[in-house]
Amino acid sequence: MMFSRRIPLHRLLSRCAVMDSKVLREAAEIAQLYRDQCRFPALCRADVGPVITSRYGGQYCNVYTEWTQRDLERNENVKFCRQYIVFHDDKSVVYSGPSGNCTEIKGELLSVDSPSGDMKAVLRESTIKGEDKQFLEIWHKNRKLKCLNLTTLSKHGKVYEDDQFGCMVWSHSETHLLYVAEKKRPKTESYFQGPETGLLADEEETIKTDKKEETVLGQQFEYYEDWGEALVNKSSPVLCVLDIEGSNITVLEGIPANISPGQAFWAPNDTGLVFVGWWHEPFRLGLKYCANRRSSLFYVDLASGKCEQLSSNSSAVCSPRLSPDLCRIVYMECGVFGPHQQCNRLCMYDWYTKQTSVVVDVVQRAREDGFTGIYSSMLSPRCWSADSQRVLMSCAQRCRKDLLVVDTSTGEVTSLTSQSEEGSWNLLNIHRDLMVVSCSSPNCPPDLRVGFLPEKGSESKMSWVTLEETQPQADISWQTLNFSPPPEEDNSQYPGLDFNAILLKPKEMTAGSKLPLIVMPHGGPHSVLVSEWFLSTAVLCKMGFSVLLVNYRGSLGFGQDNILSLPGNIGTQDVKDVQLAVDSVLKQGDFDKQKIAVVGGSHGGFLACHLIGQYPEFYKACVARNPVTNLASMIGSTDIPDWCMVEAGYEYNTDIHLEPAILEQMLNKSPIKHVSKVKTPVLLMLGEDDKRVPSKQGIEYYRALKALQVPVRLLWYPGNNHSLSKVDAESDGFMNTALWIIQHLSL
Ligand SMILES: CC(=O)N[C@@H](C)C(=O)N[C@@H](C)C(=O)O
Repeated sequence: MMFSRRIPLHRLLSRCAVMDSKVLREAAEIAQLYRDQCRFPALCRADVGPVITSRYGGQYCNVYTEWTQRDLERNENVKFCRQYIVFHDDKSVVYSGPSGNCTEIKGELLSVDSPSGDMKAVLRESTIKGEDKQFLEIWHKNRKLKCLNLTTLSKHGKVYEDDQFGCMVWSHSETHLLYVAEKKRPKTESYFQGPETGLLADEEETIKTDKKEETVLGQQFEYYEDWGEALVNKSSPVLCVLDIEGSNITVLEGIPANISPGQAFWAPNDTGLVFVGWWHEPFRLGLKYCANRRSSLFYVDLASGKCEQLSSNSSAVCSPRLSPDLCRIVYMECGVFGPHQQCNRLCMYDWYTKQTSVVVDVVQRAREDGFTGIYSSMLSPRCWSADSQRVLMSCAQRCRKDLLVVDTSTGEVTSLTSQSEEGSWNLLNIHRDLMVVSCSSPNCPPDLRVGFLPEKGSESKMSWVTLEETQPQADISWQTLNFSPPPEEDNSQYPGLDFNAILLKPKEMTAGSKLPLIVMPHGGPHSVLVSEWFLSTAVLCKMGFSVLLVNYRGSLGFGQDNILSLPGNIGTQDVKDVQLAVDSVLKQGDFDKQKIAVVGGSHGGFLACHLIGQYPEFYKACVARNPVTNLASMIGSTDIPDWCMVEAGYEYNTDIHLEPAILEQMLNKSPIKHVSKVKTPVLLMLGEDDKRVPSKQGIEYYRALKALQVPVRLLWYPGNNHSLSKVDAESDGFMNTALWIIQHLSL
């Protein structure tokens, strides 16, 4: 007999039904769910056009939006635009609606309307006879006024289209266009395979004279440093100005040779250019996710060619934004080296008095009103109120992204959204006090809204008009949980810090059933998971999993002390915080303690590997994407060696000499140190082109697990970098994660 006689069969079956949670297991059904959820697009840009007054005195403007969406069939992220018309009076939206349907955008790398809205500039990439070419187009009314083949003109290398350096900006006069491109490199040939080979002496002479200036010999294999992860082949940016009338491109001179310029714009009256300059001597380090690179604000005068430094010599700056009255520039500033992302200072430079002031300083601990400091990595393209008095930004405040208004004369910070029930808010743009924002939460994909910035003092009266509704996912519930470490886990240097986590659960739970739990600590480690829409967590939750997103101490959004508490303590403080969050959640009683998995990427992968090493019986499945597994071996190969030093508890200098004791400490803080205790089956996902956490980190761990005969599988994604975000890699990664967890949690 198969079943014990003491429990009747019908009772046993019904008990199994009660104990078993319902998790979707069929690959085809999971893929269908993923496909369905992929249909929610994300907003990536919004522009507000000039205000037009109609014949009848009504005012309206056009809101242009760009969205991205995964197209699984075409295996690409598609970008499309949609426009809306917004009728308004001085302070409220009267009527709004879409004007037309969505249009897919192909080949556009950058585009920008002129300030008056009369013209548009587009940087387009097109493949002609198998070769990639870049074109700069100027559009006016219903026609393309100009099209310059930048590749053939060969004044510079490829134009930068990234967030770090890239920009395309009209002059105030609308006669010139400014952008950033790679510096032109000399044409080079081998000493042996040039056109001279096999020619008669006099023919050779002719060719040599013709080509003397253009071609250098023996430099084909020259190494050009780049700016690391996601900025490969970006080495020496130059500022370029197109004179639209004359179709003439000038590559600006006068910028110090040890500085790489980017994020540029026109100074008041078009007298020159303001830009962020990053020091690149003695060598370049990775910039992505690293706001702590020495940089300053500069001004280059177009008439004299003189370059002036406008901000501190020993800080890191980003996102300079000129006020509408063209008098002041706000920008964010933080320390050099140290944690890769920190609490920012909001600074302001007065163009006429040349005075700099700190509008909002670094916040060490949350203030009484709850403000925890500024953590935005980038300000929106426009961020000033119409009267040039207030600055707006979206910013993590603990695990929620709020819209904050900063009064530049008093430094007072007010939240426009802290009273709302919803999740997180993103400021896309603001023009003449009309804000374009997007709101989402773990159970609600992003929507699109507009609203006028209320008068100072009336911020609580903020009202929004939705331009694009979304579809809330009623089957997902979520909550925020706060944790205070017990005394023995308090940080003696930074005592009394707390942290939090976001818990997602399927709303419909069968009575008495226990949920499987997936624990997800974020990467960085100085980053934060806010209460916004994530495709993967939503799908996992819809499948029947509960998901715990942990913002351990060291995360952004909780004050600078919280960030500073982690370097030197990685592998212990962060690991214990995650485990504390998991243990606390398990006390709720809704979860099956035998069905817990851990998933993480990068530093989140570091934590996943640590957790399975330090709590060997606890986690039944582990998925690690590009994990840091050994800091001592990573330091020589990553684009951010400073990260390895700082997180291991040391100061970084570019001329640092590694001592055995430093390497020992790095090893001791690494997951590889605990690998011999691992029992949990591990799925590794590695990007072949990862410059941040090179794939050898994962391979080192893979070999160790293989030798220990711990079940391990490695997925290798060619053409992918640290983010593993190409559509096929991301979707394959999701499916394999889900199936690995289902298999090893015996669901
Ligand atoms: C600064 C940085 O990139 N650190 C990595 C080790 C990391 O964890 N990256 C995070 C931001 C990621 O999620 O990729």
